[in-house]
Amino acid sequence: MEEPSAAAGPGTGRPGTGRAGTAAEVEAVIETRGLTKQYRGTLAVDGLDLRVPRGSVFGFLGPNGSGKTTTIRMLMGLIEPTAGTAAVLGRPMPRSGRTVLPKVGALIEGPALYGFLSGRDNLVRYDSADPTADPRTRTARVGDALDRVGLAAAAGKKARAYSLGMKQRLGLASALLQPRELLVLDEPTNGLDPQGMREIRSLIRELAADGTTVFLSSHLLDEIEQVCSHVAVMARGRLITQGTVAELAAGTRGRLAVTTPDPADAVRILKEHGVTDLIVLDDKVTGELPPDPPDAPDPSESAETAETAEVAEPLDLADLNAALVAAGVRVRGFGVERASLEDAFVALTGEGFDVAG
Ligand SMILES: Nc1ncnc2c1ncn2[C@@H]1O[C@H](COP(=O)(O)OP(=O)(O)OP(=O)(O)O)[C@@H](O)[C@H]1O
Repeated sequence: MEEPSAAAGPGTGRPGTGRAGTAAEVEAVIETRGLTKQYRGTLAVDGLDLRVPRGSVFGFLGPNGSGKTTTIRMLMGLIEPTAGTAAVLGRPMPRSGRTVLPKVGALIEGPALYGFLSGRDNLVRYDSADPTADPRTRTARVGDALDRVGLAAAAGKKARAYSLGMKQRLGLASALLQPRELLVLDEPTNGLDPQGMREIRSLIRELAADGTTVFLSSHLLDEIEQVCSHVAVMARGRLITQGTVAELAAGTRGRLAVTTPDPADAVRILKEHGVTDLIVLDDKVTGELPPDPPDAPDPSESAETAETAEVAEPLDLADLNAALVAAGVRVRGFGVERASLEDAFVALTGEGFDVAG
């Protein structure tokens, strides 16, 4: 028989009300310093400094094996760090687990459910195990949680007959029996079909809209882009970067895209101006803009031409466009395509990413 999940404990906390801003002074609900976990032969988590602002939907992103689950287990006090510290809701973990965990709903490595019980009876069991939960209001509480995750109609079915998505939603319902300040979800859409994934994502958005901080791990970039306000990127146990999703994508240069009926000429001119990795697809030419030279002056303050800009100054897009036109290239479209989080990840880690999961 499966054991119920360890960290979805009884709750007394109130959900947070604020939304996260970008300002550093927003209170952190999770903060780690040099958090490290060494297994024999494996440095699973290496000196992690993580800061999760209250009110954020925080994506903890990294490929399989990058240390996400190990970090979450340390945050929830399930394992001891080898070195470093972790604070959750402002208190040190694992020392303050008894105070902190009732305010945290956690779903780690899939929900632990009794298959022979109905969905409703699974929740009744969870609720009964919570000494702070008033038995007189149990039915209403369980009903509300089932409603919340869209399982009211299927509440009488045995949990073993549930789809994976329904099981995941039931797990979330168990974490939602009490109001929570923080929800920690380890790969909440893992193994779900696209419909199940959509359901869980919209549920996460709803919870976040109510003011609960949500910390979720994922190896799916598009998932993070769709639901998260903030992201931390892990690779091989180390934190590569953290910040808002918008900041991270903005930090990566997008690709230049030129639409033209003269792609061959466009490629020649772009090459002459230092654009690399040129790809032609029908009437569209895309390429990597040359990196800005270090300590380059602001191009708007310079009167130099595009020819010299190649050597000493950032490439001015207006000059590049003018050069194309001057060379007789008919330009229908010209611009820099927005960089995605995937571009940012690849730029940061030098690695590809398993986008499809
Ligand atoms: N109990 C353990 N004993 C030894 N090594 C472990 C243990 N738990 C994790 N590891 C190793 O630590 C590294 C990080 O694993 P972890 O499960 O934290 O990564 P992850 O990013 O959560 O990946 P996944 O999504 O596959 O769980 C891996 O190399 C893993 O093999």
